Order: sequence, then structure tokens, then C-alpha cells
Amino acid sequence: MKIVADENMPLVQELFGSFSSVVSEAGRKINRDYLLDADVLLVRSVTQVNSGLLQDTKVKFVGSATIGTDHIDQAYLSEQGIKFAYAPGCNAQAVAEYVLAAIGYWADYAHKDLRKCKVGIIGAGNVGSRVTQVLELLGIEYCLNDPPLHEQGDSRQFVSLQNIQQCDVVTCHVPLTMQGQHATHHLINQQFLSQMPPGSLLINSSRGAVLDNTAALYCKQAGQDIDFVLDVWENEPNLNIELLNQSLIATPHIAGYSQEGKIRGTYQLYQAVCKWQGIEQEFVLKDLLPEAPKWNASAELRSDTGFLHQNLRRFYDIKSDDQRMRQKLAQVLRQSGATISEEFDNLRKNYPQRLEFLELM
Ligand SMILES: NC(=O)C1=CN([C@@H]2O[C@H](COP(=O)(O)OP(=O)(O)OC[C@H]3O[C@@H](n4cnc5c(N)ncnc54)[C@H](O)[C@@H]3O)[C@@H](O)[C@H]2O)C=CC1
Ligand SMILES: O=C(O)C(=O)[C@H](O)COP(=O)(O)O
Repeated sequence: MKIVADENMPLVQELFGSFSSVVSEAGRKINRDYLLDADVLLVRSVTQVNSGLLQDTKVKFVGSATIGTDHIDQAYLSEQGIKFAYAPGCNAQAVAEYVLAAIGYWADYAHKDLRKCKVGIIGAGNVGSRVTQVLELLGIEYCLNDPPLHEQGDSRQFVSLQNIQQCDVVTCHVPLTMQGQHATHHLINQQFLSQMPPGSLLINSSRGAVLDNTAALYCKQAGQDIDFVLDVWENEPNLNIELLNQSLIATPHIAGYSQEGKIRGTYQLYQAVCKWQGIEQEFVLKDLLPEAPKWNASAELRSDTGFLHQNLRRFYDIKSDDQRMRQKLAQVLRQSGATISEEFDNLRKNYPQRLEFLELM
């Protein structure tokens, strides 16, 4: 068996090497030439998997070590009888910790008392649910919006998007969908943004196009008093620098980039390939995950979340990710040579080790 894999996937050789040859390559460079004699293709979100990539190849299994699957033409794979697997929930905790760090930084920056704030969560799946766990841990009020789950009979209480947009903090945890009754493309649009109260915060760590980036820039340029924490951008990796400049926190699509999240992603695909091939698994996940110091959000923190940012930053300092991105992209703009897109990808490829720090169920 021959596997072609994104070079940003950890442990591929270790997990698959005993029963397959493995070729690793930068995700954006994987093209049909790499795949002509490949049986399995393992990608991350930067490789568009469709007929243009797979036609006339013998690939029979595609795996994406990610939660989001908007880069995969699943209808084509199904038509061609190509098996598909992804990694639901693999890095959900990392995103929830990113959101907590963003809220903590904003509260510190804007002198907000989080005990008097309400967080509106759009999308109550793996990530959104972990965000609720984190907020409950800290005694911070929240509400949920998820029409598909509500229609499926989920027993949790849900509110309308109109209620969400009145919250002090809005955080998006939906897939990017272009069609259908609940399509999420530009879900956060000019109308939504205009209804957000002065001094509120919008966090987008889902997909760039869930937020209309042009509308977001317009509202800031028009002087609207809302803050943005943006991890994902329309037209990645060629993001809108002016929107970055207008954001409180800007990061290069790394909300899910904990070591554990990346390892779980590869491991979930290892499990899927072993099942597909009838191979007995040699490895167990817990033996692959790093030891990490855990933060016990003590009771007193529940009473005074004012120290949230100061307490959190020793585990994850979101502002350092923001500063690194701004410095690197500013260098690009000053010098010829590298491009914004190349630097965006470099920031992700060379992202420093980050370990998960919360004990969630
Ligand atoms: N920035 C990053 O590094 C990461 C980003 N993501 C993104 O976050 C998204 C969510 O991740 P999970 O929560 O694990 O996915 P999930 O599939 O567990 O949950 C998504 C939820 O969104 C809901 N939903 C769909 N359309 C909606 C709409 N129009 N309004 C409200 N809710 C809607 C679904 O019913 C579902 O409950 C992923 O699809 C991915 O695009 C995920 C991991 C890392
Ligand atoms: O899992 C997802 O969905 C994500 O957004 C990942 O953080 C994407 O990471 P890459 O696949 O782009 O490395």
C-alpha cells in the first residue's frame, strides 16, 4: 500500500509505516502526479480534494485529519466509491481553549466583568459544547443557537440568531456550508454586525467565510465599537491585511493547533484505515499523547474572572500568537520576496508546541 500524506500531520510514518510506504508533502503542493500510484491520500484542510486531483488515479481511501470537511468533494468520492474518513472532535478542546483565552484577553483589555457578560454560541456541536463546558466551569452565562440540532430534537435550550447578536460575546462554531436552509456562508453579515451592541466581541474560529470579511472591515472603518478575534479568514492564505489591522486578536488558523489535536487527527485516520483494511491496530491513543500540565480553574476564579487572562496566559498566551503574526506579515509588507500567503502558511507550519490545559469530560 502507498500513502501520500500532508507533511503537517504528525506520526504518519510511526502509525502507518509497518504496513504501508509513506510519502509526505506540503498540503498545497499535493497534485495528481503524486497520486498516480497512491492507494491512500491523507490531507489536512489546505488540500482541495476533488475530481481534478483524483481523476485517473487509483486512490481508494481519502482521509482528512481535520474536523472541517469543506475542502473535500464528498459527493465525488461517493460517486467514485472512494472511502472517506475525517477526524470529528479531534481538536475541539484546543478551539474551546482558544475561545476562553480570547474572552479572557478581551475582558482584560476592555475592563469587562465576565460575571456580568453573556456569550452567544453559534453551533452547539463538538466545539460549541466544549465552549459551554468551559464557560460553566467559570460561571459565565451563555446561550446557544443551532437550528439543525434543534430540528433534530436536541433537548438543550436554543435561541434565535437575533438573540445571539445581542450578546456581549458572539462565537462561531459551525461548518462552512454554501447551500441549504441553514447555509453558513456569510452567516455573520452586515445586518448581523450592525445589531451587535457597542463594546461587544465577535470571535470567528470556524471558517473564514462564515463571517463576511468585507462587511466586517466596513463596520470597523465606519467606526462601529465592536472587537474582532479572528483565527480564520476569507481567501486563506491570502487574508485581508486591513481586516487584520482592525482586529483585536488576529491568528493564522491555529485555534485547533494543540499537539494533542493534531495527534488525535492522525490517530483517527489510522483507526479508519486499519478498519478499512482489516488490520489489527498496534497503537493506543493515550500512549501517543504528551504529558501536559493542567489548569484547575479554582473556585475563586469563578468569583472573579478578572484574573482569567493573567491565569490563562501561562498555559496559552493568545496575544503572543497575534503578535507573531503581525510581526511576520509586517516584515513581508516591508520586504520583497515572500508573500502574505507564503508567510501565513509558514506561521502555521512552524507553529510552536501548544498543549491542552483544561480537564474537560
Ligand atoms: N480554526 C480552527 O483551527 C478549527 C476550526 N474548526 C471549524 O469549526 C467547525 C465546527 O466544529 P465542530 O463543532 O467540531 O463541528 P460539529 O459538526 O461537531 O458541530 C457543528 C455544529 O454546527 C451546527 N450548524 C450547522 N449549520 C448551522 C447554522 N446555520 N447555524 C447554527 N448552527 C449550525 C450543526 O448543527 C452542528 O451542531 C468545523 O466545521 C470547522 O470548520 C474546527 C476545528 C479547528
Ligand atoms: O480541524 C479543522 O477543521 C481545522 O480547521 C484545522 O485546524 C485545520 O488545520 P489544517 O488542516 O489547516 O492544518
